[in-house]
Amino acid sequence: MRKGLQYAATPGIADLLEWIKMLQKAIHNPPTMGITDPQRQLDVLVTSGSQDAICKTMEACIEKGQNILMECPSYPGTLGIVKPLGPNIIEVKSDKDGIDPAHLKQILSKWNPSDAKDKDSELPRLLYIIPNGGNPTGASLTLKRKKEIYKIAQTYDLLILEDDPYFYLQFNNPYIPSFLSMDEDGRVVRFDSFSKLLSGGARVGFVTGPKAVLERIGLHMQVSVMHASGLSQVCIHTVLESMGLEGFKNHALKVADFYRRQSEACVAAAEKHLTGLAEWAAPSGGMFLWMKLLNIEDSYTLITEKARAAEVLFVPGRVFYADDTKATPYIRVSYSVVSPELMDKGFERLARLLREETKH
Ligand SMILES: Cc1ncc(COP(=O)(O)O)c(CNc2cc3ccccc3n(O)c2=O)c1O
Repeated sequence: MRKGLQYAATPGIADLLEWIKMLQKAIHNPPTMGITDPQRQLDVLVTSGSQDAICKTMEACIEKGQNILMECPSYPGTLGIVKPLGPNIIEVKSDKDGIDPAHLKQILSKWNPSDAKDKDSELPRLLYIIPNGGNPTGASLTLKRKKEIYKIAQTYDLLILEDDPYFYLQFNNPYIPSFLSMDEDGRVVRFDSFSKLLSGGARVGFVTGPKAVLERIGLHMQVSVMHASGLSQVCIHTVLESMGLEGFKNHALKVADFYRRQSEACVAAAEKHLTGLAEWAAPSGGMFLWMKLLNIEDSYTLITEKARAAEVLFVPGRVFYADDTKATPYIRVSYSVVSPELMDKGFERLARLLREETKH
């Protein structure tokens, strides 16, 4: 408590930082841990949730008018950070296997790889990806695609922002290796979170990446939050210390198993009530199902007015795109805290609304 109640160093409380570095080594074994070049050497910062790490990274790296590459559809919490900074967001298509390397290559073919050396070039510098259990898609990027994307990032000298709060919520084992685990160049900035495994309210996340980038984020923190909550850090560290690495890994597997069972119940309820009225791909991780409503042009009013009045909540698909005025028939379903019985009720209500809407 003495440590937790006193001001702490910006990067985080030493005990927790040490535990996190041990975890990153054990799980990802990043090549950058061995790099001696101070600019590229791996560093870690504890942040107020990974949300704050993403926010400070975008503030440090994005200039108005600059082209940036973002997985699409994407997490509204990141779109909400990025859009006010005024970049030109280039949306990279994704499917049930994550972001599409072919589309990424096609977008970048507009430039020459040599443009990466020209600081005035409009070549995008950042690629933002949610590799596992995507929000909103529930999709996980295959290893084959990850390797292809890392090579493209090397060719065009991109910084990969690996936003991965659902890494431990992958339903399949072994885990698909992270971009950090293949980062021989020091071009991956990885955002992790304790929200999905231990506590969202503690607001403890961490960013792992090359010193050159993390130093800037650290300076932002010094003049904004100074450091993540000392009390939260001490609580999280105490739990991690009591679990130990093996205990943490077993706990993560149990949490993933819970969400896998939730996703299976969600898909079963969808099949029962929405077959013929909607389409979806079973999630491979995380806590979301991305659903396309059939014979519907735009889900927005149906979801924000009629479904809400029928007391069933979804998120309309519009908010997951850079242009949130564009019509889309998609909705995001969250199954994390809903019982199978309530999933059944919720989809039954949605099915009734869809039949009324499409006169089925
Ligand atoms: C891809 C991706 N990256 C970063 C974060 C932030 O996590 P942090 O470590 O806790 O800061 C998230 C959290 N996502 C959400 C959180 C949430 C909290 C209350 C209510 C609703 C929420 N919905 O809907 C969300 O999607 C995320 O999905």
